[in-house]
Amino acid sequence: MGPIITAIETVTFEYPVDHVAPNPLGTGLQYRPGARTDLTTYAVRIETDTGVTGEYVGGTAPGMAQVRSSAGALLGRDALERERIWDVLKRTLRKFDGTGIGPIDIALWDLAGKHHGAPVHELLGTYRTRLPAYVSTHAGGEDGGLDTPAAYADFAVDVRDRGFPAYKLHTWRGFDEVDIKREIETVRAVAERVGDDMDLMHDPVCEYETYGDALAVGRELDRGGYYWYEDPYRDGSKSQHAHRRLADRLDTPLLLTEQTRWLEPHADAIANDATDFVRADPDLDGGITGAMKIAHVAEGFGLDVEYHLASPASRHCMAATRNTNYYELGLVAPECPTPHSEPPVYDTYTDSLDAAEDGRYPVPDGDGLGVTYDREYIRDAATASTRVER
Ligand SMILES: O=C([O-])C(=O)C[C@H](O)[C@@H](O)C(=O)[O-]
Repeated sequence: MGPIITAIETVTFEYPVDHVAPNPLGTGLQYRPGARTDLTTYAVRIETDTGVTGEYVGGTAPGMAQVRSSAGALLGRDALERERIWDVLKRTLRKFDGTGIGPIDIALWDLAGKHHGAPVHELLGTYRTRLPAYVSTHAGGEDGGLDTPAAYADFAVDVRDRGFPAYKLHTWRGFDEVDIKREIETVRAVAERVGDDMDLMHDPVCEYETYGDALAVGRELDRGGYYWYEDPYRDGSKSQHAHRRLADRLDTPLLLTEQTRWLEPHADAIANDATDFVRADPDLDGGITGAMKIAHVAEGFGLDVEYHLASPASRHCMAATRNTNYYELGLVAPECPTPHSEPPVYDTYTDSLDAAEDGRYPVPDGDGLGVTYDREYIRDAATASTRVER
């Protein structure tokens, strides 16, 4: 019998980020020098009868609503029975997107590491301890920053000179018609400047209006020798049929499944040849348990999994996975070297561009996730909190 869960606490808190502004659709941010935006994030803490705790910072608003509605059912449960808890939550949340499983599962892995006196990657089974990274840009702006093909190429040169082995573009978003000519010019400008030196990826974040646009940009990616083409167009990366057709016509491998929730739909996308690389996100895909299940499904099909965005959980998953290539250092831009998703609450941990050694990041080696949080900051910046206890 492991430690028994006695309380679950959630805190919603805010932090400011410089040089970014909401993009015109409000989905994510774009680099805008001089701007300042307040972002909201969440902290989850699970307490047990032995005094060992598990903590997690991150998550989405729907996910936190699910955490809060599930918390009571977890009181009195053995905190080491992650697989059983995962399965119960999957069943309970089956009508929703399941993004509440991630924060609970990641906090439970942190707790298990502290209980056993080992880092999470060691509990999973370590494969590597240094993670080669790609720099993943913010969306383009119109008024400074990443606002032209040349600006993207200049940043790529900077990233290459810092020693990063790979670079991914997020280009423009908005209500207006997409400027496909500018998209093509941008992927071409970057390939011309650094294509011989780095792996390049392109992620339009489902922005292109038509299959034809997706194909046109894809053909330029083929010319530039891009490493992958991610979430190209407005089907929202939902159509397995369309992406199989796209893959038939392009040389550049596709990366889908970032907008796919749950394990089984990931497996279906692979089995239906809708993607080459497989996305998994510990936060959104059922925690470290869920992301590792997706990694192993991909492994069984002989494919690679690529973990979404930078976080302590992504680092531990990647450290324990053979069939993966790059850690996603994003979203960043000139003047904002730290991902906007990183609140200033970590003790020594950071995903800043400046913290990379030769384009690589270490996996934290302390117990659990190996990070400690500034609880005072979280308390002072809190806008809401809940606590359920036995
Ligand atoms: O692969 C990625 O880095 C992304 O897709 C980042 C995007 O900003 C994503 O968060 C989104 O869809 O808004």
